[in-house]
Amino acid sequence: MPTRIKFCGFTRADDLAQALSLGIDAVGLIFDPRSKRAVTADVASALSRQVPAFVSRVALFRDAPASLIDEAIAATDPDLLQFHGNESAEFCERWQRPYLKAVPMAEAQDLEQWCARYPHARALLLDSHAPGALGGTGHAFDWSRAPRVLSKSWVLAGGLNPANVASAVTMASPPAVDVSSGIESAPGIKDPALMRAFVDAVRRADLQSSRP
Ligand SMILES: O=C(O)c1ccccc1NCC(=O)[C@H](O)[C@H](O)COP(=O)(O)O
Repeated sequence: MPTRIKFCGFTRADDLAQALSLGIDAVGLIFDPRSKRAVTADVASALSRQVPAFVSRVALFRDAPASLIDEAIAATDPDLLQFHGNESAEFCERWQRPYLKAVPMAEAQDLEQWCARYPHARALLLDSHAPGALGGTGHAFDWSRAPRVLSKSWVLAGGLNPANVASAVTMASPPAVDVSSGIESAPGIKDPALMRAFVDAVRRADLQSSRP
């Protein structure tokens, strides 16, 4: 099965169009006002309308108030929510939508315990941030700590880029990868050449490890 690809942190329509032309599987829009990649509901609504059916639209929050989540859902009707903070399972489930729960891999984690804590999470997103910190760090964590077996699907994130993502795929065999900084020329400004190179590197790694 091919490695699924999520590009996160779009702020511009042309960047999103370039990304969609590459056949990625998911796009992330960030509603955390502390992020340099944050979008308003209006911008998110316009970007979201660009995304065709069968590409997942992910609305990303970090310890956001329920009102912001309500506003983002009304504006974009996302396919997935992504909770990147200390949100409880009860909070994540409040909107009765599929969601991803980020796990801060800057510290050692018992990933099966996370699966038990968030039983309805669609997947865990293993990211390199520290607990309570922002994502989108551009730094990787030790991929040897990725799970060989896990009772939920999972996404590998944190510091991926065209130069290292093939090694990450080969070493960790993630069901999916997620990237923000590694395909940018500046925060929120995606680079067409880096986006293409990232997708090409994942596809080559899949072919080499017979995951076409
Ligand atoms: O990307 C951000 O600015 C961000 C801010 C606050 C919370 C989460 C954020 N990003 C979450 C993501 O899903 C990123 O794609 C992930 O952290 C990987 O980022 P990067 O290391 O830059 O590839």
